Amino acid sequence: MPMRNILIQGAQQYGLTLSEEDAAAFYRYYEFLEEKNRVMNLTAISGEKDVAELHFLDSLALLTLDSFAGKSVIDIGSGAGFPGLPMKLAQRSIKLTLLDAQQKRVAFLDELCALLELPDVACLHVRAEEAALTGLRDSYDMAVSRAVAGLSMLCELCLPFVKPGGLFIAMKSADSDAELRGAENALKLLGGALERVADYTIPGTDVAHRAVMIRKTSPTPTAYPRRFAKIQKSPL
Ligand SMILES: C[S@@+](CC[C@H](N)C(=O)[O-])C[C@H]1O[C@@H](n2cnc3c(N)ncnc32)[C@H](O)[C@@H]1O
Repeated sequence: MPMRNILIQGAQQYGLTLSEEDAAAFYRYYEFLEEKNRVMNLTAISGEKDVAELHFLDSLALLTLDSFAGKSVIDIGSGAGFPGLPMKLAQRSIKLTLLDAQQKRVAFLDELCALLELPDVACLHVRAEEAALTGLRDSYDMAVSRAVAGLSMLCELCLPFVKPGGLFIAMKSADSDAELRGAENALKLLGGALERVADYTIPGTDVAHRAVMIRKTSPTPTAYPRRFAKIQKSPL
């Protein structure tokens, strides 16, 4: 099945509408990803079907969980743009920041956003734990992240960016119950509360994933995030 159909039909299953222009933008994203992936390590997933399902539709699942229209969203450890960039392509009013510690990946994102002529996207080459100590702290309606770290560590890296009252959504596998239990202490210390766990199956596949929705209930104490070595050595 052509990527256009996989995406439009998959989005429909989520209750989302993708236009022909949106589908064309996703295809340009796919072509650029494949081209650059030949010369740099961006993703192990390739081919129209797998990229459409395992990257694009997986990312779009988040749009079904809350209203993102007009919201400021930061994607921590975005890599080749997931999940933030597909969300932006389907919901153009998002004000998006893509942050990653690897310069080559951020250069890829910069080039891609120019190619797709996307307004309101900032691509930042910085470590999350360093950026969280700057003016970016407490400044986003939402943070999102996929495949970056275990939940406890991820909360320390992501929650500081969220405004009190805002939302952090971590994308996890469906069998992450133990990881969730292991993050209870971190949530308490960082000013977060587990709001909802949403399990979903990526349309067209039997891949079950989970979105962990964490509400920021109070400002994260200034002691967090700690230096990365400390975060790794002594998870909360
Ligand atoms: C496995 S990749 C996942 C990329 C993307 N989120 C996805 O799901 O395809 C993890 C990414 O997180 C970035 N990363 C890891 N730790 C980070 C940190 N402390 N600050 C910023 N980026 C980080 C890495 O550079 C890498 O690009």
